[in-house]
Amino acid sequence: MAFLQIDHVSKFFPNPSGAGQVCIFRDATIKIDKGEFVTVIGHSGCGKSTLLNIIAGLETPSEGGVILNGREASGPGLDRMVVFQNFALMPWMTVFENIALAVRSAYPEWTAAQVSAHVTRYIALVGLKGAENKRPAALSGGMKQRVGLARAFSIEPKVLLLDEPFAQIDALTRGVIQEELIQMWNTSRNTVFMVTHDVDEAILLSDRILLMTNGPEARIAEMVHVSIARPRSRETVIDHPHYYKIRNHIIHFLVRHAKHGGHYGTGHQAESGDPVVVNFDEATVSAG
Ligand SMILES: Nc1ncnc2c1ncn2[C@@H]1O[C@H](COP(=O)(O)OP(=O)(O)OP(=O)(O)O)[C@@H](O)[C@H]1O
Repeated sequence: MAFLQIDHVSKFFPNPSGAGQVCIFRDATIKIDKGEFVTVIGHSGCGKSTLLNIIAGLETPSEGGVILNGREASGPGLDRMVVFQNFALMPWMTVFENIALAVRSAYPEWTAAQVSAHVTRYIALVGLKGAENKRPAALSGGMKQRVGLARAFSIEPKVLLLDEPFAQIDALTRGVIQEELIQMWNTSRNTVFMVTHDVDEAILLSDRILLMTNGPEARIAEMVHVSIARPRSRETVIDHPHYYKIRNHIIHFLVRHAKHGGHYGTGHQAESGDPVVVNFDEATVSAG
């Protein structure tokens, strides 16, 4: 059994017109192995954040369920930690205190010295040494998100859920923090599920990229394997022979759906609704 299984999950919300319900996405089924980094891309409104919130236990699925390590995961828990794009830091607490609060709740049996050593290690990993005693108001967006990432990684959750964590950060800083994220992930090998709109970011970070059709009634139509060896950096990724193939494939998918809306028009999708597997390494495109 997969470490994290999203099992035939559909989500309906009340129709804004007041008449009945609208299906946001249908029958999302994904199996994620321990330590995998999986990203989801799709046009605005297809339900990416809703799916992430269902995994986090912040939303309930209308149909189907989420199984983590053999158990149904319903409701939030410290085994699944979310990093939001708006940082969600405690404004009255310092950098150190924001991270220490999370560490203390995850490891209540630890001494103050253990908590302090752990927090200090993660502050160093995200390059915030020297900023320990600053409050969020005194930090740039990039620094705030470094705190958010350090806080999430420091509690070593079973699953890290990243909802467009770099959306509010300028492009240059984003590149630096993406590389810090890679370093933390290389050390921890957490299982990560990330929502992004940034194709290059997805290729740099992911083992697999899920492509969603447009909502309503969105589907996970394709699962693209990123067949680029790790460790990766931005330089090695763009020089890799598969990089442009993967990038073009994803961009063509997104352009097709921008033009034609929610219906998946290539004829590839399997009868069962399973996503099409796209793997340039083996030069295969197959359903299942
Ligand atoms: N609590 C809610 N009640 C009603 N409708 C909702 C609720 N949350 C989300 N929706 C609707 O569900 C759809 C999917 O929203 P969601 O935020 O998951 O999309 P998304 O793909 O993450 O979009 P974006 O890329 O713009 O962040 C949208 O049409 C949104 O308006």
